[in-house]
Amino acid sequence: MSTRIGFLKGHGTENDFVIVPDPDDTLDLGPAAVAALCDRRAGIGGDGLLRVVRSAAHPEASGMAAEAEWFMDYRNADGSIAEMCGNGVRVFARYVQRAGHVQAGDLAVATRGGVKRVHLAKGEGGADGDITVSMGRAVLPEERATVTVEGRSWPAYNVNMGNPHAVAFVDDLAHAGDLFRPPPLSPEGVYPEGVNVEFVVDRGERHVAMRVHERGSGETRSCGTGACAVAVATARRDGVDPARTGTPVAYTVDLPGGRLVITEHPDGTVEMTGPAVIVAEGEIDPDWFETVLR
Ligand SMILES: N[C@@H](CCC[C@H](N)C(=O)O)C(=O)O
Repeated sequence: MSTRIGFLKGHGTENDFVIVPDPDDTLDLGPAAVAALCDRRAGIGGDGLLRVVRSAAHPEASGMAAEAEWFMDYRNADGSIAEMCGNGVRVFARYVQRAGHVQAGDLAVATRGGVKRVHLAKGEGGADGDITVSMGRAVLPEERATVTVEGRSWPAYNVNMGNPHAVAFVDDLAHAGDLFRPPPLSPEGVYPEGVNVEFVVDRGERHVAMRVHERGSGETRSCGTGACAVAVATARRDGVDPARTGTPVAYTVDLPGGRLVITEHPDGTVEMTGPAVIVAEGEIDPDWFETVLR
């Protein structure tokens, strides 16, 4: 008899995810199955997949179980694994709240990038209320890469938010091209694990807009870790460092799918605030699923 597998669909600033609750870690979702579920024509469709597993049940997360009951097993649309997903963790928290595992208040989520603290504000627990996540510290190695699109090149800040980002300041977001394809970066081999690439323009004081090409997913309408990387790179470009001034600095980051507010604190931690919405719930057809597992 085929097993029934439930799923939900959700998004954060239109970065969309297939959510698969699997509390006891019973599903073996390989790259092909993830890619089939994320396929926008032949599957459910999403920029990525969030499997919801009890930390204690998952070998990669059991060490975090004392701090965080739930583990976000995040995959990109092509089935590859990434360390962290900022929009994903808000959508994950929204699901955990909706499933009744947590009320408004604080929630710790285990991820491959460590435990993330999420705040679900009281009174904002509705379908699209904002959720704040403490994303940890950004790491900015000195080395700069060069990103090239259609014969033009820009220097890029190298920012690690748990996952790697190359942030380039441009005059016009159209420089990314009609379709933001994976842009070549030099020197060769600069990001051996691949990279997410952000193009950024200024919109006003502490206000920027960006487009992103995501490793493993292509151009998406938003990227939470990307927005954090962009805010920190913009602050450094502007000569602003909360660690030196002792004052938090907040940037508004506009993305094609919505707006995120990113605050960097004097201790170096980066906080992201934005919406998270669950839009549908259903069941995967077991016969179809058998075919993608084959
Ligand atoms: N969309 C995500 C980032 C997902 C992971 C990324 N594609 C990678 O491979 O590092 C976000 O909101 O942060």
